[in-house]
Amino acid sequence: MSTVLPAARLSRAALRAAGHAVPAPPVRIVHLGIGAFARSHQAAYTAHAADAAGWGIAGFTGRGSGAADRLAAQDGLYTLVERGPAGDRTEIVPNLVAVYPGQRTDALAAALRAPGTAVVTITITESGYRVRADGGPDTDDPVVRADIAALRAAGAGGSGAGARPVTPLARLLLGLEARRRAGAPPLAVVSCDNLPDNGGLLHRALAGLAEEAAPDLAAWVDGAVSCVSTSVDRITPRIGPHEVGEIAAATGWNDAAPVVAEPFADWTLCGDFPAGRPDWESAGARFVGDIGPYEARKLWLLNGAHTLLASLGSLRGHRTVADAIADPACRAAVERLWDDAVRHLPGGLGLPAYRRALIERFANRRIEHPLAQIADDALTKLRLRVVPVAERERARARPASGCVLPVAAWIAAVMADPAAGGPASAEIARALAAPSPPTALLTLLSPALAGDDDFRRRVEDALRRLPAGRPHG
Ligand SMILES: NC(=O)c1ccc[n+]([C@@H]2O[C@H](COP(=O)([O-])OP(=O)(O)OC[C@H]3O[C@@H](n4cnc5c(N)ncnc54)[C@H](O)[C@@H]3O)[C@@H](O)[C@H]2O)c1
Ligand SMILES: O=P(O)(O)OC[C@@H](O)[C@@H](O)[C@H](O)[C@H](O)CO
Repeated sequence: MSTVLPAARLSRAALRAAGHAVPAPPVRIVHLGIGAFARSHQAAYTAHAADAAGWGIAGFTGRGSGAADRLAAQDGLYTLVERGPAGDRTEIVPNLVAVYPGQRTDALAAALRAPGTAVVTITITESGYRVRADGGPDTDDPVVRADIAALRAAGAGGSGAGARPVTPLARLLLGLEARRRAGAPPLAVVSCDNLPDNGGLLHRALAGLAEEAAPDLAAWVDGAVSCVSTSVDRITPRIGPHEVGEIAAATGWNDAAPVVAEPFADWTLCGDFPAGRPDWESAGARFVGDIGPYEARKLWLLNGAHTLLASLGSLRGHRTVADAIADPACRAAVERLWDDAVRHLPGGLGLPAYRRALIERFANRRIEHPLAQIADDALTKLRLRVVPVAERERARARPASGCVLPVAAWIAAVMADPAAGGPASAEIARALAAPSPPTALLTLLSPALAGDDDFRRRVEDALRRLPAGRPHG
């Protein structure tokens, strides 16, 4: 009879006792929003860089403390499972060396004050930035107003010790103030969220918040913080207890916070790193002078298709991306959206191969990517991923036929389940109460498209042909 041994708890001491080398590099990178993606992507690129031994990461959650508690209990170590269509490849990533809940602004200030800290990376989701459409801080948001007051109080008190901002950018500013006071050198801040011009957006948001709170700091941020833009790509779904148990059984390590990602990874960066950075190129990253084409390719094709599948796939009864892309109607809708999008991308981006690879990535059934996980805040996502394509098509007097169904499916999904509105639920509720909810929702999405009679009529026609039921998920 064989005995099944319980998996050993993951820690640096246990790994060393088992004969594994576990370097703990000095902290030179701070990460805000240490979720699954930061660990499958930026931390993995750092761990695979030729100079990985010089670059440790201190991670902070964006909100809540669960992930920090789980990771701190295992010395920041975690298992990264690369889940390909035919099997798994696992590794334990050693470069995350300290993990804190986001509210530990004292630890954040200490990490940023340290002269060796050279880079801050950020993944706090689209809604974590709390900005208005023009990129400035959303001062209508009471949480943002309270954070501005906390930052002002920190300036008046001199040390910042008593200030308790709650949004990631206000916390970052508090840490940058500590760096300024310590006379530490300039550094780079890298947004790794799926947003167009994420470096520019971050710069506008930080500068705007600093202007409101502390003009001295605003001037310092302007000269000493280099906001780098990036396009990041690696499908990394959130996993549940079942997968956590399976991974422990397969590896023999009891890891409370493993990460599962597809084998594919891509990272394109544009900007300066005044205090240095890891040799990420040696791990496959690329540095470019113009991020625009890479960012549009990724956001319009991959994320645009995900946003389309989240609504159309759910309306058609599918649960995951792989289920939805196997449905010929969803697949055809994705291809039509891409046909429109690629007309507005420059040559030289390998678009036919990129499209073929995306279909294969979406079809990877071993990656369980629930549509419900990618459906949040679809209004913002459509505005950034589908509306720009539709408006460019219409400006060229083209029908934008591939953009009609993504818009109609979102309208149908919101009408079937108003709770799906996410952060924009108040605006969406007002649109749903209007005499013509579809027109009001289209206006919310894009006043220009709503005013385009031909496009609006085709959205209404498509809406009539869609399943009207409550989306699944
Ligand atoms: N998961 C992926 O496949 C993937 C791929 C490419 C890019 N991204 C980008 O990374 C982001 C994070 O992805 P993830 O899978 O790590 O998500 P996640 O849900 O694990 O969250 C990451 C971190 O963001 C924080 N956060 C979430 N919402 C916040 C809010 N409103 N305010 C402050 N903090 C908040 C969380 O506390 C967590 O620390 C995505 O939103 C996207 O922009 C993700
Ligand atoms: O919330 P979103 O739409 O920005 O992201 C959900 C997924 O589309 C996204 O995480 C992709 O898996 C990722 O962008 C792949 O690189």
